[in-house]
Amino acid sequence: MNIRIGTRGSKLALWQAYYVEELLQRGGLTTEIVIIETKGDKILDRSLAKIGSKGVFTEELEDQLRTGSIDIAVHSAKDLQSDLGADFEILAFTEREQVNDVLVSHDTSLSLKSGEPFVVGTSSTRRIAILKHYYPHIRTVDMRGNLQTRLRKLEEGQCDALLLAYAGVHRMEYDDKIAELLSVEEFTPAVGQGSVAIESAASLDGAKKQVLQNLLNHPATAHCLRAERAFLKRLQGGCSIPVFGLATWQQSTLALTGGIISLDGQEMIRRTQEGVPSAPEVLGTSLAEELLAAGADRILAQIRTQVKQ
Ligand SMILES: NCc1[nH]cc(CCC(=O)O)c1CC(=O)O
Repeated sequence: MNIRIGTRGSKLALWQAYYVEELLQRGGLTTEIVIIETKGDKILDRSLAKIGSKGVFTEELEDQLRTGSIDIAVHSAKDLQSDLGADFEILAFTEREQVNDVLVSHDTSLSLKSGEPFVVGTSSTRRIAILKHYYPHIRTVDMRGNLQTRLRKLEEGQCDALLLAYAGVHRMEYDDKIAELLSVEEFTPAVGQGSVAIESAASLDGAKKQVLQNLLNHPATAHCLRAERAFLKRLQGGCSIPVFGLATWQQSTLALTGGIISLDGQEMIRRTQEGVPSAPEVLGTSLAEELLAAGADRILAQIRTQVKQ
């Protein structure tokens, strides 16, 4: 069986595609990698919040899934919107990497906790708002582009440090630049952070789907991500909304912590619920309902007037 793997062309995307390719080849399949450029790769001078439309990193990949010119598309799970159309499905989530955010700098003695002011490059509304909430002495500057571009900007002195997902930093082998590992209690990650999602067209051959699932899906990760994604979907939080969510699966209990923070960092609502692994979507939706009842609807409405989605 030959599998055509569609991916973006950034180094991190290619790492993910090679990782998937290796899992498939170990299972006896042959593979081809097809590099596809997306809007998110082309437009680098505007923040994601301003580019606006959902699926900036996924649309072109889905076009090729639809026509059948690729069998699967490989995405960072956190970049894959929570409401896929009926034409597409997620076949698998690969085993999750450590989920934390990290502070990255040439000066690894830098620390948010030290109280010393410095400039952090990030364009994530979640990271900016959480910084404002816990570390108001830190100034942020907008920092788009792939990891290599951001590191170059760091090198050029446009900021003192970057705030990034450990997963990407580790995969790109920049571990020696990690100044601080940030706790998930403060920097609760974006939904899906650290896992790779495998998307296919709903119409892909059933036997092929089954083989791909067997080789790629990590059940514990998949349960967690399904809970997180149901949570995000209920809140309708696109990638420019500072919603965060992290599920863990321990001793057959699925626990989901999620929340929302206003853009200025002033208001934060965070809750935890536990559920059964057999019904992750129920847990995700239930947590979202609890948040909405606690005032998340008002914070969301306020954010939607501030960022163009
Ligand atoms: N939004 C960009 C993006 N998508 C996935 C990762 C990192 C790896 C991952 O979480 O899978 C990153 C960079 C970052 O947030 O630091």
